[in-house]
Amino acid sequence: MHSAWVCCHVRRVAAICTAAFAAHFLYLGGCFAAVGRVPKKVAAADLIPRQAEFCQELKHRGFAIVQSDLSRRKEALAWLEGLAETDPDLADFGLSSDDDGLVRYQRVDFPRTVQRLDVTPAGSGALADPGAEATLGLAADLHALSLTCLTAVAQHEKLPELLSLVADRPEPLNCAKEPSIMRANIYGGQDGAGPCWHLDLGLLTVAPAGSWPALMASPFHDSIGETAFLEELLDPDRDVLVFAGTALVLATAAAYTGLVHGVSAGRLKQGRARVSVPYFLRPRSGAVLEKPPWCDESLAYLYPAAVQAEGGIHTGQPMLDLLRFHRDLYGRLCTRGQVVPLSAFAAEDLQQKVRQDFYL
Ligand SMILES: O=C(O)CCC(=O)C(=O)O
Ligand SMILES: [Fe+2]
Repeated sequence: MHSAWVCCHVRRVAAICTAAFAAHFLYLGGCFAAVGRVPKKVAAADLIPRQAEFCQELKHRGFAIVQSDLSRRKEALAWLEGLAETDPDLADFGLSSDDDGLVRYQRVDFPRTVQRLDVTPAGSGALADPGAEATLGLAADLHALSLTCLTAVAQHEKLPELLSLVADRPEPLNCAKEPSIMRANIYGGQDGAGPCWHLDLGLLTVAPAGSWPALMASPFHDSIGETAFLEELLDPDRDVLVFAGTALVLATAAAYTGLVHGVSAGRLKQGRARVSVPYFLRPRSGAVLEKPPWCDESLAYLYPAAVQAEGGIHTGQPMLDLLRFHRDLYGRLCTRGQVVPLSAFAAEDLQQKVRQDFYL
């Protein structure tokens, strides 16, 4: 009887240990939180009823996976790949004929060569080219999905003001400093740069799998699980990655941490061009990020913050330049893949720096 009890007890302890090992423990903001080893996927249609699970993943894993209608992804990627092959300067991308603020082309050479086609679904009207149509349609789908994700966060965190930070319909590219966009990144082969670890500026990034997987989460995000190559966790035909950027970190006073991520230089060197199409949901022009109620007083000086403040708001009150904060300070601190706690800005030397240099 005694040995039966011992045996049963040992089995129970073993089961508890297995469960404990199966969960992955993270130290975040002074408390331990657990997420399962395997990321949970939430269907877009269930984002509101299952907001707690979605937010748990986003907060404690650093990213969430949402299952969605990605029927236009394949066609958009194929069209963009074709453009890159036939027209290395993407001179005629066929999305817009004049400067209507729907599309912007840039070639960046540092720290790595990448061509970018920024697309916003602000306009309407049919396009002659079905590939271009699919690309604009994908941008519209990702915009709608990003708003649902933000609604889930706003409801779950009881921060309805998060929704007033974004435009219902994306702003034209020529009307806002850092508008919400779908960015087609077109990488050629022979890449010499490292992963270029960074945080995104906005509230949320919603990223379908690129044409082939090279997007990595920083190794410092130790909740990542089996692979740092996040797109390998996705069903490319229907899953998207969702993660936070600097604006959401500030808007939630670090209840959410930004995901430090980069693109593998080793994989890009394999020679085939790669196309990715992340959607960046950013604060609209005029939006002001206010201090959330739970924000520590030592960080209160970072508020209010804006990328592009409207004249007349908060007159006489200093306002953090969110873009400069992101680009020159907060974003810089993650260049080696580190996750920077916002609490670092409570340090006296950083407070001084921010106060002196980073107010509008
Ligand atoms: O190419 C990718 O998969 C990600 C690109 C990225 O992180 C960005 O454009 O901010
Ligand atoms: Fe990024």
